[in-house]
Amino acid sequence: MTERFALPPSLAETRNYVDGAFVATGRTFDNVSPLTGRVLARVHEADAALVDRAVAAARRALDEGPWGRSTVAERAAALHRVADVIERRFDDFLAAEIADTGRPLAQARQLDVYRGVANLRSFADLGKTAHGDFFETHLADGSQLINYTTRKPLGVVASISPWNLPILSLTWKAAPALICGNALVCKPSEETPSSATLIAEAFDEAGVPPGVFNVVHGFGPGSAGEALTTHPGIDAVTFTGESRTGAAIMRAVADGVKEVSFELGGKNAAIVFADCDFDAAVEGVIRSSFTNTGQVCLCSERVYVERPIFERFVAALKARTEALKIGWPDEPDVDLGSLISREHREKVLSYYQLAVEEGATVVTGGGVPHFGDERDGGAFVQPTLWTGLADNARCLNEEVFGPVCHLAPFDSEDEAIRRANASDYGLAASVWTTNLSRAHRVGPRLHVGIVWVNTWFSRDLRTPFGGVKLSGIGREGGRWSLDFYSETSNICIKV
Ligand SMILES: NC(=O)C1=CN([C@@H]2O[C@H](COP(=O)(O)OP(=O)(O)OC[C@H]3O[C@@H](n4cnc5c(N)ncnc54)[C@H](O)[C@@H]3O)[C@@H](O)[C@H]2O)C=CC1
Ligand SMILES: O=C(O)/C=C/C=C(\O)C(=O)O
Repeated sequence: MTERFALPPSLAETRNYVDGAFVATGRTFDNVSPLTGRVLARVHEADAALVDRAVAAARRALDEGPWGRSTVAERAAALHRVADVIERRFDDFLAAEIADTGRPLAQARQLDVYRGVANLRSFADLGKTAHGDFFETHLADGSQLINYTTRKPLGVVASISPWNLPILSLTWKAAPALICGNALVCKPSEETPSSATLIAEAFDEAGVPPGVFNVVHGFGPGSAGEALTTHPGIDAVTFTGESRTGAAIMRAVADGVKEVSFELGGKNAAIVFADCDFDAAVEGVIRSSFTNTGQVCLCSERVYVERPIFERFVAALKARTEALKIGWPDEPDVDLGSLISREHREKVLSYYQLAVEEGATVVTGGGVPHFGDERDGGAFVQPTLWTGLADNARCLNEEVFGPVCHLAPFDSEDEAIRRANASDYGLAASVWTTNLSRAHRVGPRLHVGIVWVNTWFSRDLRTPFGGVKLSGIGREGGRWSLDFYSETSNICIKV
């Protein structure tokens, strides 16, 4: 049977990209469609020796190749050429992303392919505006010190990215790293190897010198991920994924005292005040809970609603949730695709079960849809709403990473803030209110890296992005990315 969402032909054997060449290793794992469970491609896993070759190639690209001597204008032009190739091959990227992730076409287009292009172009342009600082110091003897700062690349950067937004995540790291003059070894998620390989094809076609951008495929522990993060030749790690994995990577780089930038999990709160624009808040919470089938680190899994509108809000959210269309990515008006894999669905369903055991009322959902066709071999799950859990329930404290949220009433601004902050995570929060003073009061008191008021996941790529507590270390975005991906030196001259 022909796969309805097939990969571009070059990916049937999905290879690594090392030192400007596509490398098969013979040791393969299957890329399985989350829509049907069928095998889409064979992916060539990189062993430690190939990771070593990739790191060595990256180092040579800096020390001996033209990249190490390139100007920021040359690097910006290279990133724009890569973006041109992605735009020209837009449909291949879209097909790869949908095949790997099972997400609706409109979301794959917007969240991943357009955003990938935007990441490349934005950082290409932003890099040209990077500047140093200048300090004049007057000494008692009448002489003077002139201090100025310069930026240098960190060196060889390891990028480890997850499966939920593969093109977004990889380019979000690659573009600023490269504009700052680094070379990269990228390890995409084993669940989503295709778009990273297409990005390598774009770098190849754009004529970026060998070794500057490398892709190695494989898993985490005992595979390419561990080989890369423990490699003594890397200078820094940028990682997006689970908090526990971040901790493992920290341990791996501790002896070498390498720089890390981590964007980790979330258990994000939405706070809906009675003075909100009701319809906008309902739509906002639908988006923030169910976009990408709930597989965005920013999704709201805890929704606190002010008591006077609680019952009405739950009813409205239930009606909207039940109207969401689950289906094939290219069906008109489809809202939810599959989860990433059957394995991840097991995890999500275990929380659906646990919630019941913990005393939740299942307002809607809680199970698996049945289609009566090959999608029943896929990883689909129903969008789900819970109420009635105690604040200390595991389902309210652990990241599910699926299409689910819990709604709880609150009585005061202080209570909402306290309960929103009572989490080991601190990535993002959204606040729904038409009271401007309240928005200003509440936003700064939320212990998270990102607060959205009357919106969610609205992104200006110049702004800082990252989390506190278990949600991460450091900020990326705009000048924060330029700061992370470069080493600042101070030059002090006595005159
Ligand atoms: N907050 C976020 O942005 C994301 C959170 N998650 C959460 O993580 C859970 C598991 O998803 P995974 O993709 O398996 O996340 P993960 O954190 O295990 O994997 C992310 C990346 O890290 C790599 N990796 C794993 N262990 C490693 C190690 N010891 N050393 C080096 N690299 C390693 C993986 O191969 C992958 O490329 C999800 O169920 C979800 O809860 C997943 C993706 C994104
Ligand atoms: O907009 C961004 O830069 C990031 C969005 C989301 C993730 O990184 C994630 O869900 O992993």
